[in-house]
Amino acid sequence: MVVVPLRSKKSRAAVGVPVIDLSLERSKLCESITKACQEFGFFQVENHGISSDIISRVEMEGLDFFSKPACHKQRAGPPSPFGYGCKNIGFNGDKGDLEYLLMEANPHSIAERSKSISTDPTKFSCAVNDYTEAVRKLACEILEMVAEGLWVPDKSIFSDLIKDVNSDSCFRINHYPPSLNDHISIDDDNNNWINNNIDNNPKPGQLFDNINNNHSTTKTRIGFGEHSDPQILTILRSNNVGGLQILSRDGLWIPIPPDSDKFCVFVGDAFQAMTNGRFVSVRHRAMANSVKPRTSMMYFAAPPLNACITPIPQLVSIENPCMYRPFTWGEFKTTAYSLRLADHRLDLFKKQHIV
Ligand SMILES: C=C1C[C@]23C[C@@]1(O)CC[C@H]2[C@@]12CC[C@H](O)[C@@](C)(C(=O)O1)[C@H]2[C@@H]3C(=O)O
Ligand SMILES: O=C(O)CCC(=O)C(=O)O
Ligand SMILES: [Fe+2]
Repeated sequence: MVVVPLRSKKSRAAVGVPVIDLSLERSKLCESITKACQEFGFFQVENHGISSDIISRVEMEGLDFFSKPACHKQRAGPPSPFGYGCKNIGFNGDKGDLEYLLMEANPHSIAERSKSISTDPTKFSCAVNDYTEAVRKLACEILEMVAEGLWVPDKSIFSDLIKDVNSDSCFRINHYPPSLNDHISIDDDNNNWINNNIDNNPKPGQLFDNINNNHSTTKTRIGFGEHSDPQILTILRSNNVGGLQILSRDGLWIPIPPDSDKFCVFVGDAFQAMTNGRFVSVRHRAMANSVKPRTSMMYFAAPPLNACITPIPQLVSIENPCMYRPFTWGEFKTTAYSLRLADHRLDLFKKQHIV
């Protein structure tokens, strides 16, 4: 495992975000992946084995779609939650400086959805299917190594959930248009300008220096606001344009160096519940302050709607009592979609939570 040192002005401490080389020996991988999930809820992987052809085909399809006139793109929207969306995120008033395509990650729905997205639906759906299938396999390998790293006897306890034909996994392509400092690119409503100079907690309408987490006159625009992903695991790949940041346990935003050859892996809320809080879903956001367009593709690995999410017995003990009540993925998803992006949804499922 290579640790990328990043210096934060506030703490003056080097923060190491793990980069894990998947070509290393398996027992080492199990250990370092599990450690990264515990300490950061996040890591990057290199030498992942997914071919550049599979990646570039879907990337080109995304770029081709986003380059089309708005009236063409709107034929694939509004998101329900699936389809084409622009600036509106979810159903509860969240906004971001981006446009996106969100779809269910199964071949049948991808084929149907492709008809409203592309003039060559077969080419589009083949590209998306090949990519989601490759990334699903990668997610399964990671989940199996995590089970091994946690010394859980059933190595496929997590991966079986996303291998299931009824898995509710989804796929998203985000496109952040370039936005120059001191220039608000779309909808001059100031909704997404932020400032972290007081408490490192972004608030609409304030300014923020996103590199140093401190007072500055540099304007930065939020592309996709702070949140954790509700699913088990997210696999993200971006172009070489920066913007992604993760929130460290000591409350600092850490910029993740963009690298189109690596994947970023995020622990989601459902994984936090299944590991009884041993792993914590990582809060993250994407800034849209680059002069270059940023594109990212996320595979959100989720269980079937009727799957029961409950801490695995191996991680529950007298010292670590069960933190969450059992819930189905469907129940959690309904709750997630009734809330705002930045809400801490999993807290509602804590055992001591009083409604
Ligand atoms: C505001 C929202 C957008 C979101 C659904 C939600 O109500 C809260 C969770 C959001 C999120 C974050 C991760 C993924 O991008 C996403 C697809 C998901 O499953 O949960 C989005 C949802 C969305 O954009 O529809
Ligand atoms: O686009 C990105 O870099 C992050 C987007 C994200 O976190 C999401 O879509 O859930
Ligand atoms: Fe996310």
